[in-house]
Amino acid sequence: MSYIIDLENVQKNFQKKTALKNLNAKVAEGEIFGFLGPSGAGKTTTIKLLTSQLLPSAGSVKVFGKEVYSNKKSLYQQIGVLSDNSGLYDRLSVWDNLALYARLFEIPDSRITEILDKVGLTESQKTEARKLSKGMKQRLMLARAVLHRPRLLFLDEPTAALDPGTALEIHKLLLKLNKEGTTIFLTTHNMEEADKLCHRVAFLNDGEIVETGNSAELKLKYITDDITVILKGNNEKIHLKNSPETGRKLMDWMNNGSLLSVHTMEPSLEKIFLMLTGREL
Ligand SMILES: Nc1ncnc2c1ncn2[C@@H]1O[C@H](COP(=O)(O)OP(=O)(O)OP(=O)(O)O)[C@@H](O)[C@H]1O
Repeated sequence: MSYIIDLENVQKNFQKKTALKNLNAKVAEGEIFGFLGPSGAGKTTTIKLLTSQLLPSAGSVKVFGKEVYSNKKSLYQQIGVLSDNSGLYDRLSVWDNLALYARLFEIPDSRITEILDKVGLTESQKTEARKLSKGMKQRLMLARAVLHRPRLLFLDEPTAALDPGTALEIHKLLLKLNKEGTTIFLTTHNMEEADKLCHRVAFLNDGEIVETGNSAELKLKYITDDITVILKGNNEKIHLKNSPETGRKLMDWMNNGSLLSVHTMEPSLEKIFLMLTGREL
């Protein structure tokens, strides 16, 4: 199988600091891949390596099957990047912010019209970027990142500073782009976001990947045999260990008709990260 992203034994040192220790990850075309980790784990550094903004200290960083550094030109034509430093021109209108970029890639105006419609900014096309709300700015940056129809989109914390409603709008746009064939690599420390959007996730801790997989599969892998019980007339959840004593209690509740529901304890991605690293996200 050929991979659109292939990181092999990647290490990145900044003077004395080792930001990435021995990173191995592969992303297939069409996936939404989430790179999850707390602040300082090395998420942004990884995106910078993958987009040729940094050189690795050791290892191989391949995108579209080629080392990124030897293929910058063709790389930039096929990737889009959205990060918090992708500054907009504040005094330019929404349209002109995109037009400036469109000239670089020789993209026709019809594509600007199309993308404005897609991100819901058609009516604001004459508005100066500085007058946009945070969510609108993010949608404009996303429009700019995908204007040239990249095969692969990198998003560094795409919804970090947004309220839940606005984050939802961005999620919908990302799912739409992915349905149309765009592979997405995103970093986040929002586990709900990862759960909802990503086909697979990798947990990054202190410059190392500690686990990779599909979110549902990971939850099954780390499921405990504890259970949660809810009794009739009482909405409180009772957590119980799997034991003969619990079995007896369940039988009693069933016999006297007070048992409403029994649930297995599927851990959240946050919990799994905590189990693996002892750290919270
Ligand atoms: N240019 C640099 N010079 C020195 N150290 C750096 C540099 N860039 C990153 N680092 C260090 O490398 C480590 C990883 O940083 P990185 O920005 O990749 O983390 P992150 O997971 O993206 O964190 P956040 O979620 O806070 O953005 C951190 O300890 C950071 O201080």
